[in-house]
Amino acid sequence: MPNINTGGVRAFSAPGKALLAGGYLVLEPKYGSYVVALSSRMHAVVRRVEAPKASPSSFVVNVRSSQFNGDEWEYELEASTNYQPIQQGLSKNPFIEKVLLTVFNYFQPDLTEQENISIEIYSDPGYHSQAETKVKSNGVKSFLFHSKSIVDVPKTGLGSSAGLVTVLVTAFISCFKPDLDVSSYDGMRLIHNLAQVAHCQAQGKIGSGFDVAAAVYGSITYNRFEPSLIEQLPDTSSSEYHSSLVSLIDKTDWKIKASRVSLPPRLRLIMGDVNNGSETTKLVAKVSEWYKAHYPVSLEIYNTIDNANTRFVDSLRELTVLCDKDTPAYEALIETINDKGREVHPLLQKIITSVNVIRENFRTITKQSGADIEPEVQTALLDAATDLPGVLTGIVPGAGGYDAICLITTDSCNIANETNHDPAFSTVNWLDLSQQDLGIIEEKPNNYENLS
Ligand SMILES: Nc1ncnc2c1ncn2[C@@H]1O[C@H](COP(=O)(O)OP(=O)(O)OP(=O)(O)O)[C@@H](O)[C@H]1O
Ligand SMILES: C[C@@](O)(CCOP(=O)(O)O)CC(=O)O
Repeated sequence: MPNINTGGVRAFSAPGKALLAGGYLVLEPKYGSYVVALSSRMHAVVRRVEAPKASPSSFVVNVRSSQFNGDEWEYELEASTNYQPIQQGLSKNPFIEKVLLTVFNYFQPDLTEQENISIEIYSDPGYHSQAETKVKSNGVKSFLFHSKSIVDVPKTGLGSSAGLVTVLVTAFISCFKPDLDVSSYDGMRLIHNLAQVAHCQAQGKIGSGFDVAAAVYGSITYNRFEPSLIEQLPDTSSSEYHSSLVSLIDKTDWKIKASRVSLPPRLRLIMGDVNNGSETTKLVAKVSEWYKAHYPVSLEIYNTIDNANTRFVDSLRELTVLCDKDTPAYEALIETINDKGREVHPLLQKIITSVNVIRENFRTITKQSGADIEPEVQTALLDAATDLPGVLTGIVPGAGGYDAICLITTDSCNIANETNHDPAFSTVNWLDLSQQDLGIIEEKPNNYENLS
């Protein structure tokens, strides 16, 4: 799609994510995962600022996130220091900093010829707790305005930093490569590779990158890149940094697998936010210790989970094929989910049993490792939820823990009504979200004007 450039202003958005299958295993390239892109999106509106510069060589980037009590970050950059962003003022944001460092080192722009850049970030409501917020809308888009800064607002775990890094990388690329087409293979590959580097640098660790991949490619089955690709980069202050980065971004086969998927028709993803009590890094460390201490039984457990993950993904695909081939039979099958008394179709049974195998094995790891992947409270919630009419199956997404549960339901299931008066669900806040196919997209800049 050509760019929707209005008077030099461009806008982009990238989705949040839920990892339905492949938690922990996805850290190894050989294991596949199933990531759903969500309708909660991170947005960036980017413009050149024509204000006169302090000196021809001074170059300023300003990023605002007005929704979070007017948060704002400003940086000065210079080519002579390998574009190390110099923070102006007190506010720190490692994600913005590493995006600047990565994209500017990749393009090596002549800053004396560049006008300053200003970016406004907007984030959809699903990413953060909605307490103490005020809605601002312009009839096209609505955003929640918080009374606190971004670092003080609890997050729901949908991957706000991956979404932020992805839209920011895209916004800066659009400044240096105005023909950027975010729906093209090359455009997405460039955004993906730069965003993975910046995200790993900001986090100070190399995760599987499924969140960045979903922000770029949308709902996908995903196998990760080898972490050594990023580990091998020289220090960012080194004179070889630019050439190594360009070689990694443009000339290296990352061997990731990202194939678009979509939930079968008439099925929906529901996310229930429970609280924000789990720390992924600690969980990952405990599971990795357990894996080493229990080898080779741990390998068998991983392979059992992997088989179940594959069966889960295959049966979702088979459901879509059935819907295309025999719509009346498919409609009847969906009704059996709404009417729990009726006989379960073998394809649905395959989904239910594969998820049960995944859950059972994660409960074993939970017991043996001390990492609360599916703790008892979550087991009780998932068991109660999957008994409800209209609910096909449910799982703890991502690293698990106490954060959230994910359900796959029919499109006629009203989960909020079903659970409204049930004390078993008193801790759950059902998020207003849906599965989305697309990752990064270009938006119309005027859709963000006049929010009030
Ligand atoms: N709207 C925003 N504006 C500016 N910075 C943001 C915004 N949203 C997220 N960030 C940055 O990302 C950080 C949160 O990233 P973090 O990786 O901890 O959470 P997450 O990506 O939402 O969750 P998870 O990784 O558990 O899915 C914030 O502290 C802030 O630096
Ligand atoms: C445990 C892990 O596989 C998934 C973490 O997912 P989340 O941040 O809980 O959505 C770690 C990773 O993939 O980087």
